[in-house]
Amino acid sequence: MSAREANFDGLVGLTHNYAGLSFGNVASQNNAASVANPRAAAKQGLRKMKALADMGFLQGVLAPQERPSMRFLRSQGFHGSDHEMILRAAKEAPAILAAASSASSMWVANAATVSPSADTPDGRVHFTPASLSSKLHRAIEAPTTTRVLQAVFRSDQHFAFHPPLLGTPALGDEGAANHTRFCADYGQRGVEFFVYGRSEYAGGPAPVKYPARQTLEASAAIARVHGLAADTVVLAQQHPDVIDAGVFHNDVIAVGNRDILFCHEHAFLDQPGVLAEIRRKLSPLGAELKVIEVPASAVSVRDAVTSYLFNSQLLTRPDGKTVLVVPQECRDNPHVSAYLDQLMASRGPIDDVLVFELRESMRNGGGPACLRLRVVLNEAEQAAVNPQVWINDQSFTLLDDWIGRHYRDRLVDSDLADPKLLDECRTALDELTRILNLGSVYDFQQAGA
Ligand SMILES: N=C(N)NCCC[C@H](NC(=O)CCC(=O)O)C(=O)O
Repeated sequence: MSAREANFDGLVGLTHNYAGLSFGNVASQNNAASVANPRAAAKQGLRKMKALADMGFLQGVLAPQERPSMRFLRSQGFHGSDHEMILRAAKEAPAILAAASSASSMWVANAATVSPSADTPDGRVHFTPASLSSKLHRAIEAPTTTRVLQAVFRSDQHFAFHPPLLGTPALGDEGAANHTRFCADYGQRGVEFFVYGRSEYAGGPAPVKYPARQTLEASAAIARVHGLAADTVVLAQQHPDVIDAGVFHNDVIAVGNRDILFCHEHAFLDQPGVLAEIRRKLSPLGAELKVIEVPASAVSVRDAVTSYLFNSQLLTRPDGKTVLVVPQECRDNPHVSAYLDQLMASRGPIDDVLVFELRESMRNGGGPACLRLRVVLNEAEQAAVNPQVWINDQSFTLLDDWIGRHYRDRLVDSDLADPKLLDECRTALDELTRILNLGSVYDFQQAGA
């Protein structure tokens, strides 16, 4: 059946700030305590969504989470009214309040792993929300992520949801940021490519400086849970040295789409073996893998990490051409910019480069690919998606106006102690659930909360 890839972008939440919460994510650490502009952040993301929708891509939006999370603060022993809890947390445990307040759910590449119906035995699209257990501020996302995704992908006939893996180090799972699918055509069976940073039980090399956030055991479990056939699954280890250089997810060093893999030459531990296995498994499905391997002599791993060249979206336009969606930082870096010019001049499988200003998200380590969750959908599945979440002229105008009315244009860490921020967040999100017709997905909207 004919199918298309839809991209669902996370809307930046009202508490977007720089709290330095992600050890191993160089941008998050370097920009800790900078001044954030949540309104600009949300508008930058929304403009990307609108521009891609205008070009004919299937583009949806996913709602942000309620922050600060009162459920989480309560679990940490704070009690009293919501305002009292925030004030006490600010005084006694500011790091816990920062974790409770992070807008990190915007990076929906980490929301879940998604297997299209063409790959699964029951012919449904399978979702496993990520446990994100390696970072406290992200480990609290999964319950609301599940509700938000289920409010978008509503049909049991077409969509299957699995619970997140257990939140324990052996099963570290970061979702689609470490998952790529290769295929001849979206509607045909594909090869699902899972990249992990270390193994809990198999031994082998592991990074020494920064954490490996995804394990082999987690990737293998998701492939089993989704019922994927072994001859269409490739499990590959990320190079531990690049994790230590700040590549905390595979989507910071590689991106794939259909039969194309665009990656750095040092992305994987056994790169020739990994590429050979993808080729071998993809070939019987009717596609020959095209690899664009960027040498360190053209773009160093350091330049890749600061520019986010590989955190790009590789998209197939309705006319069949392939475009690479990169952040402005790629044009600001002379080596990367020169590489992109050379890539265009080479007339290879990538036909065009689109540049977007996403500076607010980038400063927390989130580029174009972090902000989107890819979901391949056939026509019946597209029709089963909650229609309000598609980006078009009307939804763009509503969301742009909603951001303008509710978001602050400046946020620093001391603002997290302001209980009014919670009220602003709730008022805005309550309205958003009506705009997107999500129902009561937030704790504060549930009876008895
Ligand atoms: N590569 C992908 N797919 N996602 C990027 C996620 C960035 C996110 N940053 C943060 O969570 C920073 C929050 C702070 O420091 O305030 C993270 O490290 O999990």
